[in-house]
Amino acid sequence: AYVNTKEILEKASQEFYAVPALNINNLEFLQVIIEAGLEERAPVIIETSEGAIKYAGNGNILRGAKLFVDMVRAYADTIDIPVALHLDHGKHFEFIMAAIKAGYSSVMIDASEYPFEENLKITKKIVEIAHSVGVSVEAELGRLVGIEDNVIVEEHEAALVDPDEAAEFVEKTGVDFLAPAIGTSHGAFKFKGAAKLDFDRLKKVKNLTNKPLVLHGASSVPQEIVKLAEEYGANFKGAKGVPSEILKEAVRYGINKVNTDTDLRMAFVAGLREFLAGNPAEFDPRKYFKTSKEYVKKVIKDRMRLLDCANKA
Ligand SMILES: O=C(COP(=O)(O)O)N(O)CCCCO
Ligand code: NA
Ligand SMILES: [Zn+2]
Repeated sequence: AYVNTKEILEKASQEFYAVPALNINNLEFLQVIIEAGLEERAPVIIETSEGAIKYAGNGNILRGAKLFVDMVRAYADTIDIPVALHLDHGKHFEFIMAAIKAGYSSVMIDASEYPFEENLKITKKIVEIAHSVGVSVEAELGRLVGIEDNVIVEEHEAALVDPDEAAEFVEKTGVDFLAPAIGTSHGAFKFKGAAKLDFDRLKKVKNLTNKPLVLHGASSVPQEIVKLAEEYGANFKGAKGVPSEILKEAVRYGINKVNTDTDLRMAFVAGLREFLAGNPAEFDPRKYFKTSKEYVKKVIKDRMRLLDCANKA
Protein backbone atom coordinates (compact mmCIF):
# COMPACT_ATOMS: atom_id res chain seq x y z
CA ALA A 1 0.00 0.00 0.00
CA TYR A 2 1.13 3.59 -0.75
CA VAL A 3 1.35 5.42 2.58
CA ASN A 4 2.51 8.67 4.14
CA THR A 5 6.13 8.58 5.33
CA LYS A 6 5.04 10.01 8.69
CA GLU A 7 2.93 6.87 9.33
CA ILE A 8 5.98 4.63 8.85
CA LEU A 9 8.27 6.84 10.93
CA GLU A 10 5.89 7.50 13.84
CA LYS A 11 5.60 3.72 14.36
CA ALA A 12 9.39 3.30 14.07
CA SER A 13 9.92 6.10 16.59
CA GLN A 14 7.48 4.56 19.07
CA GLU A 15 9.16 1.17 18.81
CA PHE A 16 12.77 2.40 18.48
CA TYR A 17 13.71 0.82 15.17
CA ALA A 18 14.74 2.45 11.91
CA VAL A 19 13.81 2.18 8.23
CA PRO A 20 16.34 2.65 5.41
CA ALA A 21 15.44 5.49 3.03
CA LEU A 22 16.67 4.24 -0.33
CA ASN A 23 17.50 6.50 -3.24
CA ILE A 24 16.49 5.61 -6.78
CA ASN A 25 17.29 7.05 -10.20
CA ASN A 26 15.94 4.23 -12.37
CA LEU A 27 13.67 1.17 -12.60
CA GLU A 28 16.24 -1.42 -11.51
CA PHE A 29 16.82 0.06 -8.04
CA LEU A 30 13.05 0.35 -7.49
CA GLN A 31 12.57 -3.30 -8.46
CA VAL A 32 15.08 -4.66 -5.96
CA ILE A 33 13.96 -2.32 -3.17
CA ILE A 34 10.41 -3.65 -3.51
CA GLU A 35 11.65 -7.28 -3.66
CA ALA A 36 13.75 -6.73 -0.53
CA GLY A 37 10.81 -5.18 1.33
CA LEU A 38 8.53 -8.07 0.41
CA GLU A 39 11.12 -10.72 1.33
CA GLU A 40 11.93 -9.04 4.67
CA ARG A 41 8.33 -7.98 5.37
CA ALA A 42 9.66 -4.48 5.97
CA PRO A 43 8.19 -0.99 5.40
CA VAL A 44 9.84 0.76 2.45
CA ILE A 45 10.86 4.41 2.09
CA ILE A 46 11.96 5.30 -1.42
CA GLU A 47 13.52 8.71 -2.01
CA THR A 48 14.66 10.71 -4.99
CA SER A 49 16.98 13.70 -5.10
CA GLU A 50 16.26 16.77 -7.24
CA GLY A 51 18.94 15.43 -9.62
CA ALA A 52 17.05 12.14 -9.98
CA ILE A 53 13.87 14.04 -10.88
CA LYS A 54 15.73 16.07 -13.52
CA TYR A 55 17.31 12.86 -14.84
CA ALA A 56 14.03 10.93 -15.07
CA GLY A 57 12.15 13.78 -16.72
CA ASN A 58 14.93 14.73 -19.16
CA GLY A 59 15.00 18.14 -17.47
CA ASN A 60 11.22 18.54 -17.13
CA ILE A 61 10.77 18.65 -13.33
CA LEU A 62 7.05 17.92 -13.07
CA ARG A 63 7.34 15.11 -15.63
CA GLY A 64 10.21 13.55 -13.64
CA ALA A 65 8.29 13.79 -10.35
CA LYS A 66 5.18 12.29 -11.88
CA LEU A 67 7.19 9.47 -13.46
CA PHE A 68 8.56 8.45 -10.07
CA VAL A 69 5.15 8.69 -8.36
CA ASP A 70 3.55 6.57 -11.10
CA MET A 71 6.38 3.97 -11.05
CA VAL A 72 6.35 3.70 -7.25
CA ARG A 73 2.55 3.59 -7.01
CA ALA A 74 2.38 0.94 -9.74
CA TYR A 75 4.25 -1.32 -7.30
CA ALA A 76 2.91 0.04 -3.99
CA ASP A 77 -0.76 -0.25 -4.99
CA THR A 78 -0.31 -3.95 -5.78
CA ILE A 79 1.57 -5.20 -2.68
CA ASP A 80 0.75 -5.50 1.03
CA ILE A 81 3.74 -3.77 2.62
CA PRO A 82 3.70 0.01 3.30
CA VAL A 83 5.62 2.05 0.69
CA ALA A 84 6.32 5.81 0.82
CA LEU A 85 7.99 8.13 -1.71
CA HIS A 86 10.05 11.04 -0.36
CA LEU A 87 11.78 14.02 -1.96
CA ASP A 88 15.33 14.02 -0.61
CA HIS A 89 17.24 17.30 -0.12
CA GLY A 90 14.57 19.57 -1.55
CA LYS A 91 16.43 22.86 -1.88
CA HIS A 92 14.43 24.60 -4.61
CA PHE A 93 10.79 25.61 -4.31
CA GLU A 94 10.04 24.40 -7.87
CA PHE A 95 11.12 20.82 -7.04
CA ILE A 96 9.28 20.77 -3.70
CA MET A 97 6.06 21.99 -5.31
CA ALA A 98 6.42 19.53 -8.22
CA ALA A 99 6.84 16.65 -5.76
CA ILE A 100 3.78 17.75 -3.75
CA LYS A 101 1.71 18.22 -6.91
CA ALA A 102 2.83 14.85 -8.36
CA GLY A 103 1.80 12.99 -5.18
CA TYR A 104 4.96 12.34 -3.15
CA SER A 105 4.27 11.10 0.40
CA SER A 106 6.72 13.57 1.92
CA VAL A 107 9.29 16.20 1.06
CA MET A 108 12.53 17.36 2.67
CA ILE A 109 13.10 21.09 2.74
CA ASP A 110 16.86 21.35 3.17
CA ALA A 111 17.55 24.93 4.22
CA SER A 112 20.37 23.88 6.58
CA GLU A 113 22.90 26.03 4.75
CA TYR A 114 21.09 29.18 5.97
CA PRO A 115 21.28 30.72 9.46
CA PHE A 116 18.85 29.26 12.00
CA GLU A 117 16.15 31.95 11.71
CA GLU A 118 16.20 31.73 7.90
CA ASN A 119 16.02 27.92 7.95
CA LEU A 120 13.10 28.18 10.39
CA LYS A 121 11.21 30.69 8.22
CA ILE A 122 11.63 28.72 4.99
CA THR A 123 10.77 25.40 6.64
CA LYS A 124 7.65 26.85 8.30
CA LYS A 125 6.37 28.03 4.90
CA ILE A 126 6.93 24.61 3.28
CA VAL A 127 5.25 22.85 6.22
CA GLU A 128 2.16 25.06 5.86
CA ILE A 129 1.88 24.28 2.13
CA ALA A 130 2.67 20.55 2.44
CA HIS A 131 0.39 19.96 5.44
CA SER A 132 -2.49 21.71 3.66
CA VAL A 133 -2.51 18.77 1.22
CA GLY A 134 -1.50 15.95 3.62
CA VAL A 135 2.17 15.74 2.69
CA SER A 136 4.67 15.30 5.56
CA VAL A 137 7.91 17.27 5.87
CA GLU A 138 11.56 16.61 6.84
CA ALA A 139 14.03 19.39 7.61
CA GLU A 140 17.73 19.46 8.56
CA LEU A 141 19.52 21.27 11.38
CA GLY A 142 23.28 21.64 11.35
CA ARG A 143 25.44 20.69 8.38
CA LEU A 144 26.90 17.37 7.26
CA VAL A 145 30.59 17.43 8.19
CA GLY A 146 32.82 14.63 9.44
CA ILE A 147 34.17 15.04 12.97
CA GLU A 148 37.95 15.43 12.42
CA ASP A 149 39.55 12.42 14.13
CA ASN A 150 38.37 12.57 17.72
CA VAL A 151 38.95 16.25 18.14
CA ILE A 152 35.88 18.25 17.20
CA VAL A 153 37.45 21.23 15.46
CA GLU A 154 35.48 24.35 16.39
CA GLU A 155 33.99 24.96 12.93
CA HIS A 156 32.76 21.36 12.95
CA GLU A 157 31.35 22.01 16.42
CA ALA A 158 29.38 24.89 14.89
CA ALA A 159 28.14 22.67 12.06
CA LEU A 160 26.63 20.03 14.37
CA VAL A 161 23.04 20.34 15.55
CA ASP A 162 22.30 22.48 18.63
CA PRO A 163 19.73 20.44 20.62
CA ASP A 164 18.08 23.53 22.16
CA GLU A 165 17.64 25.05 18.71
CA ALA A 166 16.12 21.73 17.57
CA ALA A 167 13.39 21.95 20.22
CA GLU A 168 12.49 25.52 19.20
CA PHE A 169 12.70 24.62 15.50
CA VAL A 170 10.29 21.69 15.77
CA GLU A 171 7.92 23.71 17.94
CA LYS A 172 7.77 26.70 15.60
CA THR A 173 7.80 24.92 12.21
CA GLY A 174 5.56 21.89 12.84
CA VAL A 175 8.01 19.76 10.86
CA ASP A 176 7.18 16.02 11.00
CA PHE A 177 10.68 14.55 11.14
CA LEU A 178 14.10 16.10 11.63
CA ALA A 179 17.63 15.40 10.36
CA PRO A 180 20.08 16.50 13.10
CA ALA A 181 23.68 16.76 11.87
CA ILE A 182 25.77 14.65 14.27
CA GLY A 183 28.98 14.04 12.28
CA THR A 184 28.10 12.11 9.13
CA SER A 185 28.71 13.30 5.57
CA HIS A 186 27.47 12.21 2.15
CA GLY A 187 29.38 9.96 -0.19
CA ALA A 188 31.97 7.19 -0.03
CA PHE A 189 34.73 9.03 1.84
CA LYS A 190 33.40 9.74 5.30
CA PHE A 191 35.31 10.73 8.45
CA LYS A 192 38.87 12.00 8.38
CA GLY A 193 39.95 9.70 11.22
CA ALA A 194 37.96 7.18 13.25
CA ALA A 195 34.23 6.99 12.57
CA LYS A 196 32.54 9.00 15.31
CA LEU A 197 29.04 10.43 15.77
CA ASP A 198 27.95 12.86 18.46
CA PHE A 199 25.50 10.62 20.35
CA ASP A 200 25.25 13.10 23.22
CA ARG A 201 23.63 15.63 20.91
CA LEU A 202 21.45 12.92 19.35
CA LYS A 203 20.03 11.83 22.71
CA LYS A 204 19.29 15.44 23.64
CA VAL A 205 17.55 16.14 20.31
CA LYS A 206 15.39 13.02 20.74
CA ASN A 207 14.40 13.93 24.30
CA LEU A 208 13.70 17.57 23.47
CA THR A 209 11.76 17.01 20.22
CA ASN A 210 10.29 13.51 20.61
CA LYS A 211 10.12 13.38 16.79
CA PRO A 212 11.22 10.69 14.33
CA LEU A 213 14.83 11.51 13.46
CA VAL A 214 16.78 11.07 10.22
CA LEU A 215 20.42 10.14 9.73
CA HIS A 216 21.91 11.43 6.51
CA GLY A 217 25.21 10.16 5.11
CA ALA A 218 24.51 6.76 6.67
CA SER A 219 26.05 4.41 4.08
CA SER A 220 28.53 1.89 5.52
CA VAL A 221 30.65 1.39 2.36
CA PRO A 222 31.16 -2.39 2.95
CA GLN A 223 34.80 -3.27 2.22
CA GLU A 224 33.91 -6.50 0.41
CA ILE A 225 31.98 -4.45 -2.16
CA VAL A 226 34.87 -1.98 -2.48
CA LYS A 227 37.36 -4.84 -3.01
CA LEU A 228 35.13 -6.58 -5.54
CA ALA A 229 34.65 -3.40 -7.57
CA GLU A 230 38.40 -2.71 -7.46
CA GLU A 231 39.06 -6.26 -8.69
CA TYR A 232 37.21 -5.28 -11.85
CA GLY A 233 38.91 -1.94 -12.34
CA ALA A 234 37.18 0.50 -9.97
CA ASN A 235 39.25 3.05 -8.06
CA PHE A 236 37.59 3.52 -4.66
CA LYS A 237 40.80 4.16 -2.72
CA GLY A 238 40.13 5.41 0.82
CA ALA A 239 36.40 4.68 0.69
CA LYS A 240 34.92 4.54 4.21
CA GLY A 241 31.44 4.65 5.74
CA VAL A 242 29.50 4.39 8.99
CA PRO A 243 30.26 1.07 10.74
CA SER A 244 27.21 -1.13 11.43
CA GLU A 245 27.74 -0.99 15.20
CA ILE A 246 27.57 2.81 15.14
CA LEU A 247 24.38 2.67 13.05
CA LYS A 248 22.80 0.32 15.60
CA GLU A 249 23.77 2.69 18.40
CA ALA A 250 22.21 5.63 16.51
CA VAL A 251 18.96 3.65 16.30
CA ARG A 252 19.08 2.97 20.02
CA TYR A 253 19.27 6.72 20.63
CA GLY A 254 16.35 7.60 18.36
CA ILE A 255 17.29 7.59 14.66
CA ASN A 256 14.32 6.22 12.64
CA LYS A 257 15.06 6.99 8.95
CA VAL A 258 18.51 6.04 7.63
CA ASN A 259 19.34 7.62 4.27
CA THR A 260 21.29 5.14 2.13
CA ASP A 261 22.45 5.91 -1.42
CA THR A 262 26.19 5.34 -1.75
CA ASP A 263 26.01 1.68 -0.65
CA LEU A 264 23.42 0.97 -3.35
CA ARG A 265 25.49 2.73 -5.99
CA MET A 266 28.71 0.90 -5.05
CA ALA A 267 26.95 -2.49 -5.03
CA PHE A 268 25.37 -1.78 -8.40
CA VAL A 269 28.59 -0.78 -10.10
CA ALA A 270 30.56 -3.68 -8.53
CA GLY A 271 27.98 -6.10 -9.92
CA LEU A 272 27.99 -4.40 -13.30
CA ARG A 273 31.77 -4.51 -13.58
CA GLU A 274 31.84 -8.16 -12.57
CA PHE A 275 29.06 -9.15 -14.96
CA LEU A 276 30.49 -7.32 -17.97
CA ALA A 277 33.94 -8.78 -17.36
CA GLY A 278 32.48 -12.29 -17.36
CA ASN A 279 29.91 -11.94 -20.12
CA PRO A 280 31.50 -10.24 -23.14
CA ALA A 281 28.75 -11.40 -25.50
CA GLU A 282 25.78 -10.21 -23.44
CA PHE A 283 23.83 -7.14 -24.57
CA ASP A 284 20.31 -7.77 -23.21
CA PRO A 285 19.56 -5.02 -20.61
CA ARG A 286 17.32 -7.47 -18.77
CA LYS A 287 20.41 -9.61 -18.21
CA TYR A 288 23.44 -7.41 -17.81
CA PHE A 289 22.06 -5.74 -14.64
CA LYS A 290 21.38 -9.15 -13.05
CA THR A 291 24.44 -9.30 -10.79
CA SER A 292 24.09 -5.61 -9.95
CA LYS A 293 20.52 -6.12 -8.81
CA GLU A 294 21.46 -9.14 -6.69
CA TYR A 295 24.18 -7.18 -4.90
CA VAL A 296 21.98 -4.14 -4.31
CA LYS A 297 19.15 -6.32 -3.01
CA LYS A 298 21.49 -8.04 -0.54
CA VAL A 299 22.76 -4.69 0.77
CA ILE A 300 19.16 -3.58 1.33
CA LYS A 301 18.01 -6.81 3.03
CA ASP A 302 21.04 -6.77 5.33
CA ARG A 303 20.32 -3.13 6.24
CA MET A 304 16.62 -3.81 6.92
CA ARG A 305 17.67 -6.48 9.40
CA LEU A 306 20.45 -4.34 10.89
CA LEU A 307 17.99 -1.48 11.52
CA ASP A 308 15.42 -3.93 12.92
CA CYS A 309 12.57 -3.04 10.53
CA ALA A 310 12.33 -6.58 9.11
CA ASN A 311 8.94 -8.13 9.97
CA LYS A 312 7.61 -4.69 10.93
CA ALA A 313 5.48 -4.15 7.79
O1 LIG B 1 22.11 11.17 3.14
C1 LIG B 1 22.01 10.56 2.07
C2 LIG B 1 22.77 9.26 1.83
O2 LIG B 1 24.11 9.43 2.11
P1 LIG B 1 25.20 8.30 1.70
O3 LIG B 1 26.08 8.97 0.70
O4 LIG B 1 25.93 7.96 2.98
O5 LIG B 1 24.49 7.11 1.12
N1 LIG B 1 21.19 11.02 1.07
O6 LIG B 1 20.42 12.09 1.35
C3 LIG B 1 21.15 10.38 -0.25
C4 LIG B 1 21.66 11.30 -1.37
C5 LIG B 1 22.93 12.03 -1.03
C6 LIG B 1 24.23 11.56 -1.64
O7 LIG B 1 24.46 10.27 -1.83
NA1 NA C 1 15.73 13.17 3.11
ZN1 LIG D 1 21.42 13.35 2.69
